[in-house]
Amino acid sequence: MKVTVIGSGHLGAPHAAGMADIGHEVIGVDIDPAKVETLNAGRGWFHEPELDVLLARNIDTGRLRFTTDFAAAAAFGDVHFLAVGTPSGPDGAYDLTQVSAAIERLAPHLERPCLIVGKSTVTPGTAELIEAQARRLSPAGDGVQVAWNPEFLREGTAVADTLTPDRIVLGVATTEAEETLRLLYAPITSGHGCPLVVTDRITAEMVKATANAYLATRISFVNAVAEMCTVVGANVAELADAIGHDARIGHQYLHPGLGFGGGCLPKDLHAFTAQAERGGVAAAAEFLRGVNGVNLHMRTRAVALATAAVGGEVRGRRIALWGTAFKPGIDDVRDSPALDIAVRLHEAGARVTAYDPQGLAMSRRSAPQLSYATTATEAAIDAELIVVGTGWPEFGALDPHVVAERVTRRALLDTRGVISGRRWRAAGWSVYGLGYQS
Ligand SMILES: NC(=O)C1=CN([C@@H]2O[C@H](COP(=O)(O)OP(=O)(O)OC[C@H]3O[C@@H](n4cnc5c(N)ncnc54)[C@H](O)[C@@H]3O)[C@@H](O)[C@H]2O)C=CC1
Ligand SMILES: O=C(O)[C@H]1O[C@H](OP(=O)(O)OP(=O)(O)OC[C@H]2O[C@@H](n3ccc(=O)[nH]c3=O)[C@H](O)[C@@H]2O)[C@H](O)[C@@H](O)[C@@H]1O
Repeated sequence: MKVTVIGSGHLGAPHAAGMADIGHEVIGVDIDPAKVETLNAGRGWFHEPELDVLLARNIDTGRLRFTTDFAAAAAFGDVHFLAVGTPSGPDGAYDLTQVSAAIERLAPHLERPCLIVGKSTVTPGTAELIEAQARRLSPAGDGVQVAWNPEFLREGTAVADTLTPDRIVLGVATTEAEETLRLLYAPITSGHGCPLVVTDRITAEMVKATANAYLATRISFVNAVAEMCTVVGANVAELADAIGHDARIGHQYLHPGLGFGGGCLPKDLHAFTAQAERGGVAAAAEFLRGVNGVNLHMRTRAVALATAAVGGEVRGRRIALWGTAFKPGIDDVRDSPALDIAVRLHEAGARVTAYDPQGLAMSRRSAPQLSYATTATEAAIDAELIVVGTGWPEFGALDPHVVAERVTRRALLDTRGVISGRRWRAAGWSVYGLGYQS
């Protein structure tokens, strides 16, 4: 099939490359010529494991290219995926400007019947709205249909999640749209037998919001319990392992720590909360606000613990931050809990030097007020406290004796549970955490 993917970011680039990899002819579209140039050279403009290989392989076969030319994309594709950004608006609801701008650029060039397939995460009802917008702007009129096919990929495993997803959800208004999408995804559904759930468009839009809100809820739940564990002297990591063996509960998304960040979980939770509020569903809104409240509380607790660890006053104290990305394996620092606590400590007067194995360039852009180092041990020079903010495994592998030679005080706050407390304490360190003892 001939497919376009509008928006070539963390979702769009892996999706475009993935669609080419399963045999479709694909044009990826973006408004940013620099991103398009990088992608056409077979490289992602952000760090995503395995993406460059997938891009290069499919560009080489001629099945994949990227462009800024919407007219060329419209003339080429029978299916147009929408993968543009949907950031938080001022009241927490999605700002859908990029979605409607993409339709404005694409639709006037759609001269024959085609299917637009939304993948971005949106307010329920968006599919219907943009179908009306596209039909109004397109010479093909009612020949343009819109379906919703939410995406569940995670950064860091975007390629595997695209090629071997847990499920594919199709929100469709016609059997024609359903058949087109079944055919398009056949190499994946028949290849590794992943379930395909077909529903109406508004349910598909809700499925995505609900999935992220549930993941956020699990994380906040375990973090709330972590604080209770601190009070009674229990070990939350062992507790989470024990409850996770119950098949009804499972182990995933029960890793305690600094809480969730990133470009999606926080903003999707805000949007879901705003939607509950707008719809007058007070109990749902209150519940979701609680999930967010616990998440932000973890950051406040981490700042308080760091402050206590340096004697109650951070002004003028030198603190090393290990990890700035919102999770390990990526360079994305959007709403990163680690970077957030570093900025708060800096604003309170601390001299913070941060290091991240991948996220330095993005961090420098996002938080230029901090100092940065190119290795973990360099960041630790003269530090009175090291704060582990992102759970990169390499931090767990560092030798506490070697790090001890760099610092002025052996104190470490591990907000992600990647350091062996026993090993570091044996090397003379004071080790603090958010509820787990190792
Ligand atoms: N990042 C992720 O892991 C996932 C993201 N999503 C959803 O996917 C959507 C996109 O998110 P990301 O890829 O993370 O954002 P992103 O910011 O990485 O990518 C968005 C891309 O769209 C481009 N763009 C902006 N306006 C455009 C327009 N009018 N026409 C064409 N391109 C345009 C931007 O230049 C950028 O490259 C959001 O709704 C997000 O919630 C869903 C699942 C996973
Ligand atoms: O809508 C999206 O964009 C995506 O959002 C998340 O994916 P992602 O943001 O890549 O990251 P996750 O791996 O889910 O982690 C999110 C945050 O939760 C934190 N987390 C995760 C799991 C856990 O047990 N504990 C925990 O604190 C991570 O450190 C990170 O800050 C969802 O997992 C994807 O299914 C979804 O497609």
